[in-house]
Amino acid sequence: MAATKMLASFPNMPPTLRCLVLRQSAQPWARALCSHRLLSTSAACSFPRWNPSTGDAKPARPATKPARPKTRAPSGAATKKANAAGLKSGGVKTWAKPAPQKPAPKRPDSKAGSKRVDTRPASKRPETKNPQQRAEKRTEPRPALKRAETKPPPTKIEKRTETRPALKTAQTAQKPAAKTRTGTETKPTTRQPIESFQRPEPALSYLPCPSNDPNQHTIQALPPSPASINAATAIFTGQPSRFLFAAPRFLNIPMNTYVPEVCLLGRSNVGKSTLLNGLAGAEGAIAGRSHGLAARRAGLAITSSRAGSTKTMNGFGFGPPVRVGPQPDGGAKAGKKSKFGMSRSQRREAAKQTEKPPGHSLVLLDMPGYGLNSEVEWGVQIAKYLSRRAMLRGAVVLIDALTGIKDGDRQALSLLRDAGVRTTVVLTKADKLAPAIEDRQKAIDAMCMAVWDELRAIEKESLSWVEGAENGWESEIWVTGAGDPKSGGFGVAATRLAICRLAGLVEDKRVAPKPAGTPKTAAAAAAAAAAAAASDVATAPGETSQTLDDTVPFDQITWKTATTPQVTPNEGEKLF
Ligand SMILES: Nc1nc2c(ncn2[C@@H]2O[C@H](COP(=O)(O)OP(=O)(O)OP(=O)(O)O)[C@@H](O)[C@H]2O)c(=O)[nH]1
Ligand SMILES: [Mg+2]
Repeated sequence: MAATKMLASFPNMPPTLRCLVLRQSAQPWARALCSHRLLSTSAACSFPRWNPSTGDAKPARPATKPARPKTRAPSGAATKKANAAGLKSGGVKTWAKPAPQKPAPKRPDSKAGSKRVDTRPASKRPETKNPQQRAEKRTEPRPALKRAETKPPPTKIEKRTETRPALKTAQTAQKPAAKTRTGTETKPTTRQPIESFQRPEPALSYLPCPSNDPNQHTIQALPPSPASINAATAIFTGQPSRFLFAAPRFLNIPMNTYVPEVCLLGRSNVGKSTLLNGLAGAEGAIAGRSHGLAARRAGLAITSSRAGSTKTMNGFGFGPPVRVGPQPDGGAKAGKKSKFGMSRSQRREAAKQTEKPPGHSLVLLDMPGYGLNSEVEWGVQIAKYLSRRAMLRGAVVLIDALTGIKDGDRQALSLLRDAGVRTTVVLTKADKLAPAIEDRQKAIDAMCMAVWDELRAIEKESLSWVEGAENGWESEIWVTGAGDPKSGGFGVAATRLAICRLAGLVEDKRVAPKPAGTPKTAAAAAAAAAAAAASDVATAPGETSQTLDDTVPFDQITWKTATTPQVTPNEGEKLF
């Protein structure tokens, strides 16, 4: 009680001393009070705490918690070993000594009020500033920003007038040659100027028969006259072409009893619609890339790089209006009356009488393609059209110059043979063949030979559908690149003549060529030999054969444009 009295008489006694007094009293309640946390965490924390169980003094806890030792505690086996060793050495249990521990780095305190203890030595600590110094520092003007020091931001006008750094291309041009992995040097790639590109020549529009022996062919391989080519061009481009109809079925095709019709057949994506556009006067890229209704309104077919884009039988009208004789009196009235109680043929006859006079002289049908993305029904409708259409005068079968004849093409040719439709073959996309003219000519020659062989194989099963016959196949094969974006299309003018010839609109006058010197190509040589055979005059190479004065041989025109550098290919095209 003396201790409590003493404590009461000294209320301002520091807690450490208070603890000492209580400890001396040896009272259990005082001991409990002495081991209270409040005392241990006070300023006199170095005071040894009392262990109530043993009565020994323990070293006080450090203010900061030591970090956990990173080394793991020894496993059971390891401790057993260590104990055994300890027993042997002196009978005292020893534990594996933990590695000297560094205090864990403290996280920065997020709370504003929390204090940090600076553990750095005094020499390394930054100078502490008194409040007066701090206030002085605050009033000092802040150093300007680095960016502002170096350069003021440019105004808008300055920005515009600033000279830009030289383009990268100029730098790369001076770069040394790059080295590949293998160590060989590669030249830096430089763009070729556009002028250096050689445009393909338009001389590939026509090829005569492969054989020079006239006995093997019923049609002589003579070039058509420019006059007939001009007449055909006038039909196609004299007035704008017109879109007439899109018929999904044969019966949807409008009645036609006046105007000759020719249809374009071929595999899907072979270039039927593009060729039609080329025939109508669209050149190259425009012919191959006409999309949407705008193209339709302009009288062009819709093309697409996706196979199967044309899904209906599309009719286009070309040429001036046909002069039609006066209709029988009361024809229109008779047609109206006849709708009831008449047979089909009578109704057709009545419709014929009411048919409007056509505003064109030729109808071209752009057909859906066979093969990729095609439908069976399209084939059924096309077969009906080929066998039943009264005004059908011929069919143009388009074959890709790169891939050649395929199974679908053979079937189409067989269909035409069975229907007895006059047929001519056109090679498309010839611009995609070898770029060098001579290589291209060789490839075309080889392709034509293959096509002729196929045609001859197909004609064997028919007596009427034979080479050169009125309802057979034509021996000329027309080579085109209607959608060639570089040259603006070639071979189209001669194809116009081929179609007009099928339709019976233009007479095809053939003239013997005038061989000036040695012929340059197989085509020219064949034409010259055929001409010589036709005129029945033996002409040695270099001699001039007899020709008509008012016409110019086809081969001379084409090869003249090909060899004269001043004449552009398009100008050459216009000559036809
Ligand atoms: N380079 C080149 N491309 C062509 C030529 N003809 C057509 N093409 C391209 O071939 C693609 C198909 O042309 P289309 O005329 O739509 O073919 P299509 O035969 O009508 O095809 P379908 O209507 O699907 O049966 C288009 O992207 C054309 O640009 C050509 O002579 N040369
Ligand atoms: Mg098409």
